[in-house]
Amino acid sequence: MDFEWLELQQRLIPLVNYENEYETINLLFHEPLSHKLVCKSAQEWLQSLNQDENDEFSSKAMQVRIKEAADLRKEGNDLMQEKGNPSKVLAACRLYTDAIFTAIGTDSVELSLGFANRALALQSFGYYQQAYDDCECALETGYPKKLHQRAAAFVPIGNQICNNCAKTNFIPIPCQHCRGRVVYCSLACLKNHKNIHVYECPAYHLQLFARVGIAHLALRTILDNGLLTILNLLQDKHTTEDVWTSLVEGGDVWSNPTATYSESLRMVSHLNKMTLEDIKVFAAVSHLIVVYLSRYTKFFDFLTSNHRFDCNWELIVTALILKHIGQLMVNGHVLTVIRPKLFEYYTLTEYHLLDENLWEKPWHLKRGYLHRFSFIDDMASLNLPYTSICNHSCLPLFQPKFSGRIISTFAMRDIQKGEEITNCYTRHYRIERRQARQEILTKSYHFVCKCVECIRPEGDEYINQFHQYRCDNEKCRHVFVPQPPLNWWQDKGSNGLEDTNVSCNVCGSQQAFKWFYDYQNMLISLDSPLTRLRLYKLYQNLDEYLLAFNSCRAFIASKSVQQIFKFLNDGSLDEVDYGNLARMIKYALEYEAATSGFRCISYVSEMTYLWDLIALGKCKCEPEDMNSMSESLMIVDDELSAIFSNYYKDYILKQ
Ligand SMILES: C[S@@+](CC[C@H](N)C(=O)[O-])C[C@H]1O[C@@H](n2cnc3c(N)ncnc32)[C@H](O)[C@@H]1O
Repeated sequence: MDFEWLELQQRLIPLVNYENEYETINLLFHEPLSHKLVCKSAQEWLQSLNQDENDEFSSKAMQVRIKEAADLRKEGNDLMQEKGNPSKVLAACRLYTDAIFTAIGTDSVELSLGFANRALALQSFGYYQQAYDDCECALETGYPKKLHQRAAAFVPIGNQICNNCAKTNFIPIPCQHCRGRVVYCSLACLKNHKNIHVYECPAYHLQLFARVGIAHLALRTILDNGLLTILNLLQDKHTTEDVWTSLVEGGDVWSNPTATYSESLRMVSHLNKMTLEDIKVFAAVSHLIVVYLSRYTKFFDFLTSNHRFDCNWELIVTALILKHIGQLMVNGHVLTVIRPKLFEYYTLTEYHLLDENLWEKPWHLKRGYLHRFSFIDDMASLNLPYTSICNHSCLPLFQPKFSGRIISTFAMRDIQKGEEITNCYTRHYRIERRQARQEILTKSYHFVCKCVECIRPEGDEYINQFHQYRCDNEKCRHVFVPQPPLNWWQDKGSNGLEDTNVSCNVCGSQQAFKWFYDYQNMLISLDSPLTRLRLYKLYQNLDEYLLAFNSCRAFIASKSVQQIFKFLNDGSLDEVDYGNLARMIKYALEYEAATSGFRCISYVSEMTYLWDLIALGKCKCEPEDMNSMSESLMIVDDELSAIFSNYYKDYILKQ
């Protein structure tokens, strides 16, 4: 307290004796002059405090504080590079905390970046709830929204996805009118989606969308925050042609920077490079959808009643569907998620949250059941006009994360100012050879890729190291890398009778790959401990044919684990099984890390097996490996991430 001010109060307050609190203050309030003076001096003193505080806070120029915050964050990021070391992670968290405090009040993006960076570090250390809160703070303090983009439109592939928000972990609320073919994760989603579904419900009833492919996404692009949101911008267009001109390149709606639908209208298309036959097919499908809309819904009534002039809306909408088909063929995205495979075929009513074999309590799995979340599935096609701005590179700069229809992007490394931010449209250079990549890019996307990996003279060197075989012709035994297809085993049936069609490129002899067929035959009788022992032996002896870090070996490891885990929770596996399983899982995981990277759902899928073994006390893991694994969760959707972190807290931390 300020002594001078207190002395002044002693003089001003007319107190001569003390009775109680009320009387003391009452005296002050009933002596108007003293009361006024006390108030005035109190106000002045508070003002001076405020002034001091502001002076101190703003003594450093705003720009200086922004820079200091950015430097602190950078220091934190440098420490995070050594994330294997938990104490470095915490030290990084402290630097991020300093950055956050330094950035308070600077009105810059630094504050939100401080929170966002700390969230990642906290998550990697295991402070999950705190990491979640930091993400919320980052969003509230202006974390660039464009880094979290909501798909402009999406259509489900299959039916276990909320039609409004694209969540995949939920208990369904079905639309009663289309026989449950459309489901929602909540009543709120059902209500939010009503404006779109009213035009689609009869089509679901007819199962029309199962027959029109990408045209459904084109229609959704029009229905979901699309044409109906820009009708006010079309009010002054007198003719059908005027309306069309404003929607295509150079038109006023097309170039409108604030209309969300304009982002979709501006996406590139290569319809002009397709054959006339193909274009005719797309035009016919577009027309079919418009016939449906006009016969089964009130869509065109709505358009006509909302436009003053005579416009042939059926023509406009048919042309728009055709336009979006062309665009989405080179701009569409796929939502791929991890989810449990319940049965061989999904039925309309099987939802994993209701599987009594999986759950201990809500969002907490039973011990030993995480591996059920190892199934990777394509759930939806999406229109993401903002992400679509990015060109392709076989060595992309970012990795997308989908949480329902919200996509966020994670930079794979520091990005230089002015550097082009690239995405990967196909498989990247670590998992597909240059020629195969180029074929897809030329055929489907109509360009020749000239990224660093495509122009490198020794282009396939990296991927080839994972495909080295020793020829099984006894007279040759040379090491060779097969011609494409590299993953020759993928289209092999389980009867093991077909030829592999892989030849040694030194002696030319076709490979018998007896070991592969032996392995395939064992898969069907893995319930027998003896067969499992034979399989482990075969796996150990693969060194004879598969060299270095080998892709086929990783495949065999992964597939075998998947099959043997069917017996994990019925008590039929023993310590020999666990030891061999752990070895195979670690191999498959390391392979994923070397090829796809550990921030990738195929890595997370392999990881579920290891976490189950750890949870069951059948295997141990080094802290740094545990850290990489926890960090990989940053690319799975928020609900799945919560399921994994609950599992971690329930069974792994306690080991
Ligand atoms: C999703 S769009 C990318 C954004 C597009 N370049 C634009 O201007 O909006 C895909 C199309 O962009 C072009 N494109 C993408 N990556 C490219 C690259 N690396 N080199 C040349 N053209 C590319 C191709 O025409 C491709 O079909």
